[in-house]
Amino acid sequence: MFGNTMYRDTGLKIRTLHVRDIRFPTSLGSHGSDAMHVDCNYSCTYVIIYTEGDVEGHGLTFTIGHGNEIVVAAVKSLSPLVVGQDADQIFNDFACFWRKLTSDSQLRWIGPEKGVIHLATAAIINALWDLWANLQQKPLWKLLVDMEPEKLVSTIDFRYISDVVTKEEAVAMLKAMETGKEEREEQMKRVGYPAYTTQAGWLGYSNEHVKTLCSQYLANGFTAFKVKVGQNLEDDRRRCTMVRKIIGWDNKLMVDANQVWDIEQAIEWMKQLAEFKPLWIEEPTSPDDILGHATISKALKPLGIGVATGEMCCNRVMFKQFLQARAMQYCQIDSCRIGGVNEVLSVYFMAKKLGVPVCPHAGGVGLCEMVQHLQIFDYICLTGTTEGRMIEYTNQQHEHFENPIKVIHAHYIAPKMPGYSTVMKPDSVEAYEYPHGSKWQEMFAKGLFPDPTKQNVFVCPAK
Ligand SMILES: C[C@H](O)[C@@H](O)CC(=O)C(=O)O
Ligand SMILES: [Mg+2]
Repeated sequence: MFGNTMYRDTGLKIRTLHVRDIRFPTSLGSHGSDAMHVDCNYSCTYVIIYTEGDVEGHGLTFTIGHGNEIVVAAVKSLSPLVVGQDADQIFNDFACFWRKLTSDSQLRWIGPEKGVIHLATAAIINALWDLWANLQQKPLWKLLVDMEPEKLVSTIDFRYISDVVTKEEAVAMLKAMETGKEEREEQMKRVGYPAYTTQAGWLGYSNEHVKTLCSQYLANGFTAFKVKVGQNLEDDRRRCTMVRKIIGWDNKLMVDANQVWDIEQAIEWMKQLAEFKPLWIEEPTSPDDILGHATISKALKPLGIGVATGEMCCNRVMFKQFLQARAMQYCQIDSCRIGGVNEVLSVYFMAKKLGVPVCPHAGGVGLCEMVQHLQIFDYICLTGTTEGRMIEYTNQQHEHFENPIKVIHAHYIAPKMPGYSTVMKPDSVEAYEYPHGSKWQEMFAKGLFPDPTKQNVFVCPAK
């Protein structure tokens, strides 16, 4: 019992953890392409936690192809810390468990709290949140919304961030927003949370395709469009002209360079794109360069262009400094890049404290499915506004999920089904498991991709 909320004492042990290497051949259609990542195969490391009961937890982390096998291996290395644990003990002191998982005295050396090991942490932690939401028979956003503030905050490890936000401040933020929660929840169920689309702007798409998609998304009610830039200035100018012609000047345009520039180059390039009135430039330079982003932010402010970043920001400490240094005007949390829901929540609290709107990154393979829960929680419990905020939308792999997103008139409608919307369809898992799945076998046979089992490279063994 916590406050007036019952937390079922499940007594459930985690029996086993399975991990699968799932990949989709998105490079064949240039989906997801940008100036830095020209041939991505949207993928995920997919974790299923089995308990001694019949309730499961499904979680994932996103990658873009090669290297997914390394994340799978990292999940396997972390799994002894999870298997055999009591689920209710984890949820009774989730911050403590989160710290155990990220602080193993040997494994942490290959992080700490960054890179492959942190992606693997995210997959496991996301599966645990799915399990918790399933046990409570609630969608994850509702699990968060219904928690007592103290309980919710108890899931966060405040180590390294208490100079910016403390547990007590986080609790106070939630309590201050209690009035109006019911109305806001109704709003999320009925109208939903505003979305913008990136699907019309992948760099590898032909001009004709971009035009067609812009018109389609416009007709479906989208008012904000993101396009990829950064490979060639003349092409960028041509593409922005073309997109502006279709979407007009009342709608929003954002541009994303995916880290290709140096600082001065970013500033100069963006001066050349300023006439297209982009709301933000996303990832102009290295995702680790906090002061570089601050310099770019300062230089572009007079042009009315903000800086957005976060999809490759590796942990809460980096987010803290980006926010402190006024280096991001839009905070793009990603549900899988940092250590799952617990750490993402800490970023929401810091962003609220420092007055920066969160606009989550959401590409393929379940990212949209997950971030909708987090942003809906933010609206209902933390900020109470959608002003200056949107969730990214891409039309990628939703058909492979049991409970895909529902986007109506460019708004994410609050999901109803229990869990974190992370369960993949068994047929999809079978077909797209790399490299042994039936779809991959077909593609190897057709010569669309080299078969890695016939080369001298590491692949995940057949299950
Ligand atoms: C490689 C990914 O598709 C990347 O381009 C996604 C991204 O930057 C975004 O959605 O934003
Ligand atoms: Mg991006």
